[in-house]
Amino acid sequence: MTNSAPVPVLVVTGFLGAGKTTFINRLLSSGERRIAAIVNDFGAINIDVAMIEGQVDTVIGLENGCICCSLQGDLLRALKQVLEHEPEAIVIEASGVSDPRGIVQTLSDPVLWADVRLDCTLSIVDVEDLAETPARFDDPVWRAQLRGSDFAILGKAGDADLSALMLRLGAEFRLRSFDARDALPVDLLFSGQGKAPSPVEGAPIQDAARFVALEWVSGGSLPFTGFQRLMETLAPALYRAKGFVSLVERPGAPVLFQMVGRRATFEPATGRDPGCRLVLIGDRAAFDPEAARARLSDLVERQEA
Ligand SMILES: Nc1nc2c(ncn2[C@@H]2O[C@H](COP(=O)(O)OP(=O)(O)OP(=O)(O)O)[C@@H](O)[C@H]2O)c(=O)[nH]1
Repeated sequence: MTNSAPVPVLVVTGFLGAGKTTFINRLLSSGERRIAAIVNDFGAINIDVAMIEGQVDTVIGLENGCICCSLQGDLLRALKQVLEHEPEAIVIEASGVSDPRGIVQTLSDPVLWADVRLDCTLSIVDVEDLAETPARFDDPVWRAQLRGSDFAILGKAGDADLSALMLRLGAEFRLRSFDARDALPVDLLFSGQGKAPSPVEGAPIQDAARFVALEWVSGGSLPFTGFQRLMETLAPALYRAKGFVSLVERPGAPVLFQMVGRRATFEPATGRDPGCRLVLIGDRAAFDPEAARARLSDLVERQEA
């Protein structure tokens, strides 16, 4: 495509809600380089693009699938598209259910060799989630993300001492870990060394069938307490919920709602259209998306009645 040196690529993985978008926004706001972003949301409503927009000139969203398996062709097209803007670096946010080996496979495609060079794959580890759900250590998707990464960044640590966790990750995955409370190791992320395209060891885990997503869009408004109670009820079956909601109590002032595990936050959102756009991602065995859709719609309709 060009005669210049290949553009370095950083792949950011991490389980649903681990803190990938937050990390990328921090990287982008450091102003280190002109970075283009490619963002993959598992659901059909690309909330992450809205959360990264404004931080960066070029951001492309790939939605409703996973770039490690079903969206590999889309990833190739997105890379070609961002290269037209001549970025100094590209960051790819994988969906929370991606196995990075599938992404590395795509980046090893000979059609890209002259244009992009994979510099680093890292995994964001949610320390709070690990403390609350120790079984996460045995989750095949979580493990595949760490196995396929060069570094781990440990976030949501509060005031926890991370030395034991760092040792464990080092022993199990031969990974170096960084504490997200410290300065970003930008030089390591874009080391400039790149990696020779090489065959990926083992087939990527394609476990997307384990997860089910509800995308709910409504032009109406939700009552705060009723919505909060509903989310508390659904939380045990959900891995992640996020989106923009319009609340009856705050007309004309859209709110960004986020939930990881049982921890939910509401914060003011600027410049969004009125109404609600929500994504709920749950375990197929426990979460009934159509029942949740009916209950959300019912909350809105009761306000309108
Ligand atoms: N306290 C704390 N909260 C964090 C940190 N990083 C992220 N969060 C919160 O965790 C929630 C999820 O963060 P995101 O950055 O959207 O996570 P993500 O991995 O991009 O989520 P998905 O793309 O949905 O998988 C948000 O409410 C963030 O504000 C952190 O280091 N500390």
